[in-house]
Amino acid sequence: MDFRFEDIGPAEVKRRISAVEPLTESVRDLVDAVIRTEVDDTALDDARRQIDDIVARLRTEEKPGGFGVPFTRDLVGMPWGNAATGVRNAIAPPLRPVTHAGVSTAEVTLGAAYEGPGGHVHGGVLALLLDQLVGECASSGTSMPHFTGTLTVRYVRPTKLGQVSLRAEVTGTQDRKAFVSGEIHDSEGVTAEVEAIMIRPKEFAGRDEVMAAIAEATARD
Ligand SMILES: CCCCCCCC/C=C\CCCCCCCC(=O)SCCNC(=O)CCNC(=O)[C@H](O)C(C)(C)COP(=O)(O)OP(=O)(O)OC[C@H]1O[C@@H](n2cnc3c(N)ncnc32)[C@H](O)[C@@H]1OP(=O)(O)O
Repeated sequence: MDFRFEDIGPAEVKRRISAVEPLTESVRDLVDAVIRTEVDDTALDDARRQIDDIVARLRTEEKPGGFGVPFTRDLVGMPWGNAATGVRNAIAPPLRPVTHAGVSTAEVTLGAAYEGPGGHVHGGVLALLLDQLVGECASSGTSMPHFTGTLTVRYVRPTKLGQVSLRAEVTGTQDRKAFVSGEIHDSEGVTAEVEAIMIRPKEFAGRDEVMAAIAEATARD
């Protein structure tokens, strides 16, 4: 796994986020509008033309591949393309987990773009959000970055589109493994439960200091 560093501090991170995040929000709104619009075919075609124009302008300068996860000089990660949390990713709902005393929580609104069964959230989207949350929980809660080894989701009942809350907690550790339990609930109670085995990859061994600093910066962020 490659580490890429950028010699920037918090003010520059803030500036970059505030420059791009409104665009991400507009694109998120666009995705929702395309799903729900009832305008006629001519209006749809006109919209497509204008959007193709904008895409061509954005592509005049672009990175190859994904955005990656560059780190600042203070070891704050910038996972801005992340599918669940990315500030540049309109597909991300976005999830904004907060970890305090080993417990990670988040609230998120899942609209039309996250539909599976009619009026309800797609199970894969719930798994995505839980995967991210248990990842951040294991990493911040144990002060070491962990990857998901096994993720088991039990869908208790359908989750209505709308606002949901997520919670995860490290329940134990064993060598390089951390065990995390969590859940998603809506206003009527729990809709999905998760059990995860999170693993600190062998390849991180011997880099404990930098890994701990990354986990600490992630928790603080
Ligand atoms: C630029 C670098 C940045 C890094 C730092 C970032 C820090 C930021 C902080 C916080 C951000 C949090 C971001 C969360 C993101 C969301 C979470 C994800 O989506 S993660 C992606 C999905 N997951 C994968 O892609 C894993 C793919 N699999 C692997 O990489 C390996 O298989 C891995 C690491 C899971 C295990 O590989 P081994 O070589 O280290 O482990 P072995 O030595 O074989 O096993 C160790 C122990 O673990 C068990 N184990 C191995 N694999 C297991 C598995 N899949 N499930 C359960 N147990 C497993 C084994 O049985 C063994 O247990 P026994 O010691 O014998 O008791």
